[in-house]
Amino acid sequence: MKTTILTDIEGTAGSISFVREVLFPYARRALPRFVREHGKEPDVRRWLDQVATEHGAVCDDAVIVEVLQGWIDEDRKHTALKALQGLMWSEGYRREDFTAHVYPDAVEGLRRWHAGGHPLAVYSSGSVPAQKMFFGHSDAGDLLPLFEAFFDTEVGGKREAASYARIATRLGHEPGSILFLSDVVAELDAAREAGLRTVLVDRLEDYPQPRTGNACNGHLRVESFDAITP
Ligand SMILES: CSCCC(=O)C(=O)COP(=O)(O)O
Ligand SMILES: [Mg+2]
Repeated sequence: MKTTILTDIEGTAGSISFVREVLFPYARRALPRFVREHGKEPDVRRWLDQVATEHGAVCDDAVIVEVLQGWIDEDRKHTALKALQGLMWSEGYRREDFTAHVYPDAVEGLRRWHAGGHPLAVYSSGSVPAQKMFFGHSDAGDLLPLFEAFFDTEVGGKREAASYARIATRLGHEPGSILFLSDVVAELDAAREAGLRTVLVDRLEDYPQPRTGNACNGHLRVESFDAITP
């Protein structure tokens, strides 16, 4: 059985600066208009209502927009925010306002592993539709056909071991046959607790201070996908 590669997106396959300097500001700007134009559609309303309920049952959309913009500024990994961001980004990708940054070594690695018969999957805080738009509209073109499964925080939080156990079950693969790649040690800790193999992707462009010794908490550390052997 070939090792399955499960990859994170931000800081691992693509740069943190693209997410924080392009995607987040785009969604922040688009929010007021998006909620005005689409706020009554059931697929949008359910998320706005969830935010409203969690924020003391606010019923004014303008307040919900402010709450969501605050969450974007704090980089909250909230499932409702991520779902709404994904809907707004899909407009941006379709209108060709931007393409998604994927590191060249990640593009090469993903293509190489796919060609070698390794199943590929994604686990990101970004919603599954946002993940598909990201890889479908990357700087390197459409990378979507490389992947066989996508997981977001609807499967559970990225710092909880149970999420990785669920992913292994849904993939139908033993935890020990899955290699999880991430830039966040707490995520790797949770994956290791569930029995997955782990690699800390420590990109100098994203993390100018290399994480060494205890900071890696025993996870294999690499600076690019070139150094990963599944
Ligand atoms: C799907 S691209 C946008 C990623 C995103 O919104 C995010 O919060 C990144 O989190 P990750 O788990 O990929 O580090
Ligand atoms: Mg990440």
